[in-house]
Amino acid sequence: MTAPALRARAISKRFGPVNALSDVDFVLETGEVHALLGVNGAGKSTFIKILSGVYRKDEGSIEVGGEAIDCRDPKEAIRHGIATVQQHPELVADFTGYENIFLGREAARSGLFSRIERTDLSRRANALLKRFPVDIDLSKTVAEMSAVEREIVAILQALAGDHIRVLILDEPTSTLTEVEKTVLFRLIDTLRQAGISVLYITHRLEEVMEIADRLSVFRGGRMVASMPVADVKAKNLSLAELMLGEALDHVFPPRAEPDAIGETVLAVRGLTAAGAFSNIGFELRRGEILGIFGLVGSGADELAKALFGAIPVEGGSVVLKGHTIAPRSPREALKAGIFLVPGDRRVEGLALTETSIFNITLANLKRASGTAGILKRAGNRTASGEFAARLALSPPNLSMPVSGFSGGNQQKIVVAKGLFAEADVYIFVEPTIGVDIGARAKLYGLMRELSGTAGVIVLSSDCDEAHGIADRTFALYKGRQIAPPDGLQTRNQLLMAGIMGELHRD
Ligand SMILES: Nc1ncnc2c1ncn2[C@@H]1O[C@H](COP(=O)(O)OP(=O)(O)OP(=O)(O)O)[C@@H](O)[C@H]1O
Repeated sequence: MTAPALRARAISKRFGPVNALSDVDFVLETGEVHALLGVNGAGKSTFIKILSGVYRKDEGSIEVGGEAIDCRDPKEAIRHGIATVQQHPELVADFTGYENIFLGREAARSGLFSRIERTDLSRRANALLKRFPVDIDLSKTVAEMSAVEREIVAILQALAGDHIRVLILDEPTSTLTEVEKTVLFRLIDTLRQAGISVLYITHRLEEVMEIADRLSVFRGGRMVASMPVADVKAKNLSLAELMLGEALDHVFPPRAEPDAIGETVLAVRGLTAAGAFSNIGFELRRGEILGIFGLVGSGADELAKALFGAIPVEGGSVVLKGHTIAPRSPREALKAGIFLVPGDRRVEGLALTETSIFNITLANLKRASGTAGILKRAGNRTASGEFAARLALSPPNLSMPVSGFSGGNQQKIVVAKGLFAEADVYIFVEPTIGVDIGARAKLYGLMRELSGTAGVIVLSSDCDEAHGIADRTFALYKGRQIAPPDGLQTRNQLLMAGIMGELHRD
């Protein structure tokens, strides 16, 4: 019998008091696509970081093609044929796809490559594309590329060493649209056929069924299941239940009862921001959740920012609780009672080196401060502790810097920050990227709770999310609002509106 592409035995890893991984056994066969699943903090990232040489394991052994390895850094892992594409690959925006693939980040940044090297690039790229055919124009700069093109460049960069046999992808689809995802899956299929083993982390359970051959589930740092995807289908198993260790009754909370809907809190008329969106109008009432479905580039992100005063508008009006406001800055918007939970927590949402308490209370300094402006530490600890418990923050350690939390738990902290703000209008942008299904159900429940005293807007490029959480919906398509007069539509109508820009009736 031939040895598997990769085998890990009894891997353990601790971070201080946290057992991030305990006694993990794992097998990755040659040419298989293997999905790693688990709730936030289950240990998936730690495991792939050990395989790729970022972290050292405390115990256990790893073999590649039957040969024991012990990598001290990522370069050594690459030498043994294990390459990793991070969730947010660092590419050089001003350089072409070719340059990014072959020159390495440092060389590309310094621009130190000769004409001969440049000519050589296309020859080598063509050889690479012959091995792994994919439709992409590598002469474009990364800045000109779409999200999926950037992902493809990062994958080709990882595969540029000829001997790579294991490719690790960390949530490769989290920022891709449905159409882009299909393009990526085609490339993954090509890799599988070329005998490359692909190990990838995802929170999108439906795509596991679509692309993976096998899946493994982490729970609390242990590997609790590993099986062919065909078995999940044949036995009708629930992946959510495997991950959570308990049944999940529903992901989305019930819709609002008609008598729970109150007065209009926000009225938007003819809102226009050049190049982003035009003539947007809607009313948001207390007690309801408005879902806005928009793909990347639809203007949804800009609309959220404009309502929050983070980007200027050219025309239209925003009326909050009967008063016309024109928030020119997030500070003004916050003061008026609008709170934004941004999509990209790394850039906009969190002070990563600060503790989670600091981050949660940041949004409402008035509430967090005593009369003399001194932070009420004990009170804040209690209130933010309560939110952390409601969101099942893991570990529930409020004094830990945010950077020590797993990605999904960082997202929960952003939301807890919003909950502390006591606003009249909450705007959530892509609220559950990287968040596991159990925590997602909790977040949706909290949004519904928030709508008890406020109006809530959820902007998402995931049609199921925008439709599932909302009482009313509309789509944004290339900056235009695509909305039926009554705001009621089925999931498929919303999908067509957001993807094609057309209104359909079933
Ligand atoms: N550098 C670190 N320092 C301290 N604790 C850490 C560190 N990295 C991970 N942990 C802890 O180890 C556990 C496993 O985290 P890990 O990032 O592997 O989870 P994950 O399954 O990848 O989660 P997510 O889906 O949210 O990314 C968590 O409790 C996390 O807080």
